[in-house]
Amino acid sequence: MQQQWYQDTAVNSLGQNLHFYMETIEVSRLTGLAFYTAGEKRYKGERFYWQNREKTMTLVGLGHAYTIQSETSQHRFDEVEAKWRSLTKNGDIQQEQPPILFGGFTFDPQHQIAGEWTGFPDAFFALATFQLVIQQDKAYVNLHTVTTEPQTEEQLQVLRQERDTLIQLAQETMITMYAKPEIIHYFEPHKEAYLASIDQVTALIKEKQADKVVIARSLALQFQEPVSTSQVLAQITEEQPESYLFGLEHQQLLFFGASPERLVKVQDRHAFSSCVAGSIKRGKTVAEDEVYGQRLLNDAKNGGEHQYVVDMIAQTFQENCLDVTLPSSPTLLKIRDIQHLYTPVEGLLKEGATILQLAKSLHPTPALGGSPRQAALEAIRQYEPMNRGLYAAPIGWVDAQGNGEFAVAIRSATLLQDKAYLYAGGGIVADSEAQAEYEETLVKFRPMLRALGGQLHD
Ligand SMILES: C=C(O[C@@H]1C=C(C(=O)O)C=C[C@H]1O)C(=O)O
Ligand SMILES: [Mg+2]
Repeated sequence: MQQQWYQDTAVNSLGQNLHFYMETIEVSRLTGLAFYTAGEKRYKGERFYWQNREKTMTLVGLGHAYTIQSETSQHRFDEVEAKWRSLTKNGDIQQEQPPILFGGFTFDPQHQIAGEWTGFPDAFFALATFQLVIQQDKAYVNLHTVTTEPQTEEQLQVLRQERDTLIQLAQETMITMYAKPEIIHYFEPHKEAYLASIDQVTALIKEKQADKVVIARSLALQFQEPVSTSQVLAQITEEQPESYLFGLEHQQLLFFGASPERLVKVQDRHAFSSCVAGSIKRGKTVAEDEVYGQRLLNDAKNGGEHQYVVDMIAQTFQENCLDVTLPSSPTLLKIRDIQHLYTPVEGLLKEGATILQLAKSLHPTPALGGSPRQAALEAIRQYEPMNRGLYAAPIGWVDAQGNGEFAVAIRSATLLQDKAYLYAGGGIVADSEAQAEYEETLVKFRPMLRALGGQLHD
């Protein structure tokens, strides 16, 4: 086993000295889910799980060595970035397995409707005590501590033992698929308000108060018994191989999902984003699927929804990047239940640009907010009868060297013991129709509903 360590001090917002210690070992035969599950007893409520779309990176965190929560919702992206840079010496930790900060920003800090998100911070990020990274068939576990007093050798020894126990437990764990949770009650809160809001928003768009507004709704489930968070993550891992997979625990809550949409990725100063907007269902046969795909590519209403996103992301990349590349027309992004119009965008970060600054400028794109941004956000606050929390918001990671990736947290749900809330929305433009939008949300609920033991018929 390879050992690497690093230690240094930083100063926190209270002016206290922080001692940062980390070490890395390489391990064998581990899956992300088994490691996550090994933390069930001691770290429940303080875990996270992530896999990128390509499944070339798995990241799991157990326990909180350090958390960053926003204190000023207006400057939350800057605040998270400043605290992380201060802890990691402005990206100067040249470790092969750098410490990683994982978490998310809520969709809209001004959204205050009470519900499952009450008490959740506008930004919530954690550096795990035990961080597993699986990349290129190799698995590494980092141990991190951030403390006001330096760790003694005895304290570190205790943590090393704890780490080795978790690894051993994970290596012995087989994730078995239990029966899916039993749903005893299924309801669509505010269904009428949602349908009415589509008409209100299209009217507002016809009056030229906005061009596009994304309106979402939720679906609530009540289960017979509390549902295991490992189990739902195992389900989405099994069922949604073409998506980003994520799970973030915060106290009793697990926010999880399988999203096809990248907000931003940075690797060695190369930046990537994707425009994903405009939707149609999958066909039952290859031929039918192609007919739907062609219909989507040629549909003016969906093309309009998509173009607002392309224009805005392209402009943000022009401002922050050099050598921006952008295809001239969308292709199809096909995932299990749905197909979307898709345009990837790339560029090279300009001096001073960072992943968190790019995330700050991009969020919310017109794929989840609308266009123009402020008018759309006001319409959402006025017409949408729920608090989005992390739904439709940036979720992901940044490391100590400025690399990272954020997905847009759609196709997502909150699990709160024996209850779940699923979220889905759609881009409303002048010619949107309430019933068609309602049906589009039913298709978008499917991945989370299936993972939670429910089914919808078409
Ligand atoms: C709002 C959602 O998805 C977004 C809206 C889309 C649309 O309206 O066509 C397509 C992809 C996403 O950008 C969602 O899944 O909840
Ligand atoms: Mg749509």
